Amino acid sequence: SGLSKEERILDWVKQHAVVGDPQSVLDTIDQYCYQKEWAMNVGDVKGLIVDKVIEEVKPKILLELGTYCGYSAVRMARLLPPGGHLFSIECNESFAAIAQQVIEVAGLQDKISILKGPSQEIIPQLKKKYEINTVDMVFLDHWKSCYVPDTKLLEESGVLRKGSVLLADNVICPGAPDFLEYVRNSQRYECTNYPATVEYMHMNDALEKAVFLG
Ligand SMILES: O=C(NC/C=C/[C@H]1OC[C@H](O)[C@@H]1O)c1cc([N+](=O)[O-])cc(O)c1O
Ligand SMILES: [Mg+2]
Repeated sequence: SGLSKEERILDWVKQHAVVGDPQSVLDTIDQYCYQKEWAMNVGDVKGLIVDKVIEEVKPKILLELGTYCGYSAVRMARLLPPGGHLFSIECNESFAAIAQQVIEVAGLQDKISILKGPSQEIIPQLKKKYEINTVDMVFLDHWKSCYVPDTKLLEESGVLRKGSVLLADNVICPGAPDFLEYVRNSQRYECTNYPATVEYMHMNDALEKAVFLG
């Protein structure tokens, strides 16, 4: 009974963020998660690394696996060039509804499309149903056991091109050891590790960047 944690985060954003100001939405969520309740947003510390990678890669077409409350969608879409677009896949209906509202407070609804459904069903539809040719960058932040099967699906679906960048959250905590083994042992990826900490905590975590070589 009562509101979910994600609904409490959305209410906090509606009460404290500046409408149309993506940075204030990020700061508001981070403030809530530091002061009130922990939640699995990529957060401000790892978020700065995400920002840096986005600024290096300058992606026009971005794919995210795991929207959750929309924090990383807002974080990444705020840096997209005009004409850039983020497609974010989310299987949980209530999370998707909350994320849509967070994205609207940020004023980024024209730059972000939430694709509702399981990633293993949506990825094979990206080309035909969503008219995506190839993606410039993928942010993996959904169930950690799905990172490897979904990476293989992205390869098989032909949405990766030479130079497409995979950026994966949580490769240390909770951990994605099979993903690290897969991309690091593959001749088809050039990998870089970015040590960091778990959002809103002092435990170690890291992001892994894996550039697809075609
Ligand atoms: O399980 C985690 N993420 C799973 C994300 C799942 C999202 O994708 C689909 C699901 O509906 C949810 O929206 C996680 C867990 C921790 N953690 O410290 O436990 C930290 C993180 O950054 C995480 O992304
Ligand atoms: Mg994460």
